[in-house]
Amino acid sequence: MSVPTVLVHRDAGVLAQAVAARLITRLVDAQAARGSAHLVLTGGGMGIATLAAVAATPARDAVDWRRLDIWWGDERFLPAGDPERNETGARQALLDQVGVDPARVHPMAGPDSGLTPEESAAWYAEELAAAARPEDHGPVPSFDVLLLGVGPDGHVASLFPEMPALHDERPVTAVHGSPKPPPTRITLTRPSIAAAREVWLVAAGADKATAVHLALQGAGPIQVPAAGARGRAGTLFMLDRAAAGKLPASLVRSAAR
Ligand SMILES: O=C1O[C@H](COP(=O)(O)O)[C@@H](O)[C@H](O)[C@H]1O
Repeated sequence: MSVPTVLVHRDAGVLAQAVAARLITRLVDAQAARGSAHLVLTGGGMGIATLAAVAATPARDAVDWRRLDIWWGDERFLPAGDPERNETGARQALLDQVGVDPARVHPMAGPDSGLTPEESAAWYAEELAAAARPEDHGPVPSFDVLLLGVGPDGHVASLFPEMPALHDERPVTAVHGSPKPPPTRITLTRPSIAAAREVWLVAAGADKATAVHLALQGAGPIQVPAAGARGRAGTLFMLDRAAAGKLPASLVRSAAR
């Protein structure tokens, strides 16, 4: 498990551009090294702003979008096309504008699939297992980059503080009674997040400052799920100044101010 690096940018707009630039570079590197790449998307304000920033830069053409598998870290259990689905936001912000291979875009199934939330989670786990190679040594691919937003309560994906999903050992699970609407969701679990090469937590705004502080200053992963989200090779906290507002200066290693 990697020790987090903290990068702080001036505001949410600059942060989105910085994450987008880093993401493009990382995907190009992964495709050069392994032929293709696995990316896990997040929803939320910064998650979608980052994808819009990728779409807006000509550098996006450096990525071979057809050699990229796109997954989601979590999804609201709503029908396809619902504006509240993380998938809908991602398609509008980026995926509809670049030449992704539709067969390599892997949305989580909603109620219109006819599956229950539990069946949807099990089906997604099967999809992940089918994409995992022997060298991944586990039930999910070694995601090159797994993006996570951070909620004001410290949640990541749909892993909310103190909820049963945090103890689930399966790769994917259903969430009922989420404190943030909608109440029913599907989420990768802690072991699946930990299988990623790199985990990038992206947060902007003063309402995230306490959660970010706790996540980096020794809180437990059940109380503050962001505290437990760590990649195998690297963990980045990419923040704007407001979200970093409660961190000691010693923790912020480098920043584009
Ligand atoms: O509901 C969710 O919230 C988090 C954080 O969203 P934000 O708007 O507060 O940044 C997001 O990461 C997650 O994917 C989403 O389902």
